[in-house]
Amino acid sequence: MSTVHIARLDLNTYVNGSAEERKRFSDDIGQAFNETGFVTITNHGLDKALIDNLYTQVKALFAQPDAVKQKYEIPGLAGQRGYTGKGKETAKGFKTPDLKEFWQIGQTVTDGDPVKNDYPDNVMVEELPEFNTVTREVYQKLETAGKHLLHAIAVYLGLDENYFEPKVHNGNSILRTLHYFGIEDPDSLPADAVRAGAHEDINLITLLIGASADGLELLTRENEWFPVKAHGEDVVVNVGDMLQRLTNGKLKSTTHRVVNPPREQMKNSRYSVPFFLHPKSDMDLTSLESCIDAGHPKQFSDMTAGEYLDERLREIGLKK
Ligand SMILES: O=C(O)CCC(=O)C(=O)O
Ligand SMILES: [Fe+2]
Repeated sequence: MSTVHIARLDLNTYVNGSAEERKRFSDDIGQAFNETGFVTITNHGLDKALIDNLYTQVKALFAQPDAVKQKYEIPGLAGQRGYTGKGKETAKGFKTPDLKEFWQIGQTVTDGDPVKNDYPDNVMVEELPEFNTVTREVYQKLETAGKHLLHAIAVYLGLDENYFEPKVHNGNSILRTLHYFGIEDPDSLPADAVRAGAHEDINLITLLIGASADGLELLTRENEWFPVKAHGEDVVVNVGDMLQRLTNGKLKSTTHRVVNPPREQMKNSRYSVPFFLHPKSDMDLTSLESCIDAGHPKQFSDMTAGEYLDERLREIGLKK
């Protein structure tokens, strides 16, 4: 089996570091995104108490009766806010839905930007006021960490450090709290049912707060599955399809999945919290000229982020 080295980077060396440390961080994240598409990050600005509180609230949300959760499954929102029930999302190219339910939180626009009218309001959980406040705080902290990472990536790409800034300000990012529910009788499942089928993320970058259990795997260039393990409170960061399109494949949106645990552990739940960092929908994803040459011909059609998101939400069954 091939092994993959997933770089572990200290975000503080970029945010507060010397010019030399900042340059090294940019080079390291760029190289990792060019090779594996994944890194893990320490000193990302979320402390253990906040992460523990987040998971307490996430567990409490999914422990609510189905009738309570279903109140928050709002038609017409394509799962982009509030609850999405079991059996609703199917990875692109699969027939059997993933073994999960989730809740999504979107952007809060506070500066009167007209983009506010493009976003549905967040859905508040009446039964769990602290769920609403902790997820909002985590959203903001992961958005800040993600913006620092995009600065470093812009520098690696030879762009102005602030290249992504206007595109992601009030962007369409989503915090997804996920519950892979326990299954008492694994024999009752379709043979190909998995927690999350192999997929690539749609957005620019994803920041994933360490899950409550193993299961995340990435597909290597040799076409083998390799487990992604995060230490303690590390955040796993990966490239999504929008950044891959913009960079004409220089930064890799690596296929990943969440496998089922061994049979005797199937009755145990798994929780995880990815933050999908999206730009505003008018961002042009046309590949950068600097990433196109004779050895790297243009691979993707020109699209805006909004057009691309719409296409992908239809492919995974969330938008009709
Ligand atoms: O649950 C995880 O560890 C990863 C989830 C994931 O890849 C996704 O929701 O896109
Ligand atoms: Fe993913």
